[in-house]
Amino acid sequence: MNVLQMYEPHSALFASPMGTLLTYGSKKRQFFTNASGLLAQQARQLLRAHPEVEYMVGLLPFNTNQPAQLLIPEQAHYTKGYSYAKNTTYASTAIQHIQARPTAAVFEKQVEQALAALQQTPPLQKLVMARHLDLQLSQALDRTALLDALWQKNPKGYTYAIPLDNSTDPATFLGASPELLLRKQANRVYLNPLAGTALRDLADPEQDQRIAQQLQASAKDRHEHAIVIENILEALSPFCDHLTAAATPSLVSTATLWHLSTEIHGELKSPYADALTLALAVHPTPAVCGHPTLLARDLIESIESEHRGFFAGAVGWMNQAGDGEWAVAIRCAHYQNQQLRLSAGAGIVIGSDAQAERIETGNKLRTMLNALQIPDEQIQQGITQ
Ligand SMILES: C=C(O[C@@H]1C=C(C(=O)O)C=C[C@H]1O)C(=O)O
Repeated sequence: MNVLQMYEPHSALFASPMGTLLTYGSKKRQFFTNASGLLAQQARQLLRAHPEVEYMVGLLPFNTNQPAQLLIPEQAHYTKGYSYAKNTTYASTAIQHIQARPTAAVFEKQVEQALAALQQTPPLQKLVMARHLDLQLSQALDRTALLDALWQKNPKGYTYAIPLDNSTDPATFLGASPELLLRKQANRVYLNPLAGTALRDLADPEQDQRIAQQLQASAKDRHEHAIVIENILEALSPFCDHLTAAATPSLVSTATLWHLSTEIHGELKSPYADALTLALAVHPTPAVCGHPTLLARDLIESIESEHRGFFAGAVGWMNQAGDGEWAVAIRCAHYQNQQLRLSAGAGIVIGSDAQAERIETGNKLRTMLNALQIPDEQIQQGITQ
């Protein structure tokens, strides 16, 4: 099945190496916060009220005190296995205007503020700072072309598009995340957090390998990564009989970046918690927030000048059995009315350098900028603005 040929602007798409979910229409679209801790229960009720539909699609915001979107589609089709088939020859997206929010200079100041908070606030060990690029398009977004490019350039990742309303050119949250938040199937849960990043050198394979080895040997990146793994194991252990994580991180690559990665496997305690309950227990991980979580989230919201919305949230699905797959909502764009907001963050620990972190966010923004086929000068101008 060529999934993208069947995709339309009101479809939700969630493609992973395990399988692809494609939906049509919306029977019920609800926005609930998790402020009272009831979101997973509300999702289960919604599924139970629509037994004729097997899947619910979900989009969690970074801060789950803000509303998450739960969508019961009219129809849902799940195809097992990897299902990408090249669809369109995509043209570049004409951009009228690019605006960095905040600018590179202000972002570096915010990283300095984060570093000061890390020095002054003893329990605080890590803060992820984010920035955004606002793109004004000349016409409505060609979602199929963008998804085709994202999927083609990121074949090992999680390509997604979630419509946010029923209008003719619906607001849409879309992207290609390299990071699985969790997959839950029957009594098994699998997570694959990433943290620690280096820019690849695609022109020189030997240098590219050296960069990867340096990343694996970097004490700063190993520390940043270890915080994520410890935090996830702690959050998940009440739900599990067995929980194991590789002792040392391995390397994974995207089209442009190296990341440190750890695979975590768990066997759930009976009765098994559902996929959304588990996702909410670990989200936001210190890969996108910091540690300790709530202190980091408050500081992020006081230092960052923009709301993150669904960026650094989670995107995925849950079925009637409570199984599901959720990715960390990064390498993404929020589209609305010919405007695209691209977002990226970088983990700050004591020893981080503000300029290097700003450059890292620029490298992460390239996933979307490259897929949009924006000319390189315009990309440079946008990410250094
Ligand atoms: C926050 C982002 O990425 C996360 C942060 C990383 C890091 O700080 O090294 C690496 C991968 C992701 O977990 C992003 O892409 O915006």
